[in-house]
Amino acid sequence: MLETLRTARDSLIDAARVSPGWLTLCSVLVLIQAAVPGLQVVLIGGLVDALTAGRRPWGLLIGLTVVVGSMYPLSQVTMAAGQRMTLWLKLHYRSELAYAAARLSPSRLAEPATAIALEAGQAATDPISGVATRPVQVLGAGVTSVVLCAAIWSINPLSGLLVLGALIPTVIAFTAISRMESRGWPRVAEQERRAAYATEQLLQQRSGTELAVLGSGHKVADLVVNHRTAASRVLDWMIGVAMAWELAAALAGAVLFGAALVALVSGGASGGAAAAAIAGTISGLNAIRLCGYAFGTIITAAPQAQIYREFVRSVPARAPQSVVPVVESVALDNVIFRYPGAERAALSGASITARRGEMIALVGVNGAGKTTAVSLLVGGLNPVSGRVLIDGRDAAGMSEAERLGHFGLLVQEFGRFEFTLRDAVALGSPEAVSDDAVCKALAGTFAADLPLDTQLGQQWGGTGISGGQWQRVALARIQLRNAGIWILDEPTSAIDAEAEREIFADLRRTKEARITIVVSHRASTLTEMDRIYVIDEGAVVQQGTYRQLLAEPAGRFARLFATQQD
Ligand SMILES: Nc1ncnc2c1ncn2[C@@H]1O[C@H](COP(=O)(O)OP(=O)(O)OP(=O)(O)O)[C@@H](O)[C@H]1O
Repeated sequence: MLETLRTARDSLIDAARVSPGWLTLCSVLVLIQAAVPGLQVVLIGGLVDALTAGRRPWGLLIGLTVVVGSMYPLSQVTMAAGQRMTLWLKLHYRSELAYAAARLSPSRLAEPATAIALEAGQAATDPISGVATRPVQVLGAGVTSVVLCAAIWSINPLSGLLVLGALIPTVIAFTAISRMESRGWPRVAEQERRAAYATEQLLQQRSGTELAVLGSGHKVADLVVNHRTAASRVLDWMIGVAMAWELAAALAGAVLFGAALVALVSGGASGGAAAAAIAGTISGLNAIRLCGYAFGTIITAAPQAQIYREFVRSVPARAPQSVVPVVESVALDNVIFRYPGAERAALSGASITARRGEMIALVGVNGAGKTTAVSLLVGGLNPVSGRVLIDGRDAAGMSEAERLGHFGLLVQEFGRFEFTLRDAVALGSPEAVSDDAVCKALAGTFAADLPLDTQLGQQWGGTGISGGQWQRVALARIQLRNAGIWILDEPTSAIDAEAEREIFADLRRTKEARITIVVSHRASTLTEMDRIYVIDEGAVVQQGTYRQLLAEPAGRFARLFATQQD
């Protein structure tokens, strides 16, 4: 209950900040309409009694016409005002979530819980945008009940109380429905999430093509259908339960309504008063039903609103990053790291050093610990023991923004940002960049002569580019960023031999300005490294130049690269 009230309060506060005009209009109109059933009772009662007495009550007739005639337009305008408020709130929540996601740190992004929370937050923006109109409706229905009760009370007090009592079954039913829904929706959402993931594999070009070539897409389609069927079963059950509650509430409401009529008739009300009470009760019951629904909607949205708000609040404000262009040294100093739940350490006492002007390489078989070493350097992971030193300073003492500002990082799964060429490259810097800087970063690449407004990605009607060309765009981002330490994880894995030679020649030519750390499996990229660290099962087992390492025929490096050397 507390959570429901908190959700109602927070939503009203958000609406008052984001859309004060529509909130005010909506509230005023709801309150005006709330008085309508009570007014009807008074006007109809007076009208019928006057007619019975042989008078012509023009004033009452005009009043009733105004009240009845304004009902529909008023409800339409209220609905439109509510929709417009919801629209702007939705934009507010979506923007807030996008900026919160943009502030997430690499370490937070690496946690599996973050992706789930982000998706849940995204799914919550729709329902919570619609919550703000609900407390207003509940208030309106409360006013309707009180005014109606007072109007009928003046005719027959017991009848007035019974009409007010008609509120109770509806509220109970919708509260029960909402509770049931708050248990059912997470089960539906989980199945929908899995179905959406499997559907994506069918629709995305890379995975879809692989499945088409393998002829096994139908297996993934089976998974989609299984998850959607499971979700539909839960939904079907929810609809059944909701229907049972609604029927029970309608029945109880009808009984109370009938009892109110009996009380009116047996209380000796005049024909006019009885007619007025009946007309008022009929239109009032609808408003009361809406109250139950509005209340139920807040209860249903409350858990989602809580997830959304907790997530947004959990992402701290981030200091703007400023890129550090000159770094003299970076090192892993006797670092040990173990992934949670892993049996052995992914890095066990690794020491790696690189100084300005040096190009070093990390090599090793799959799973040796290279990516872990890179994540430890940039702060995506924190060592169990040992230190990461940047210019001799323990990086643990730096803020995340300060630490990241030292690095330009090209990971294996780099982003293929299907924006304009200008935007895709300019993402390398946290600050605004000039077109000249973008062009300079693209010099000598396939994109050097393309207009910067070129849209990348065929799905947007733009230019489709190859895997190697995407890698060139990603490298251009690192170049534009111009940080003091470049970490390039397989930077030329998708690039042909000639382009690879060009890229490494370029890296060598410009290496004096920075520290370059390359992760590579290719012997051809290692020949001119200043130092190669050979990592095996989390330990640095050898280090030296290409020639020095090959000169140790029994060493790990010689065994690793013997075939490529041949
Ligand atoms: N998120 C994780 N949770 C648990 N263990 C992990 C995780 N990531 C990597 N590992 C394990 O840590 C070890 C080192 O992995 P790492 O990714 O650093 O290897 P790598 O040398 O970069 O391999 P590759 O050449 O395949 O990229 C491996 O045994 C791997 O299974």
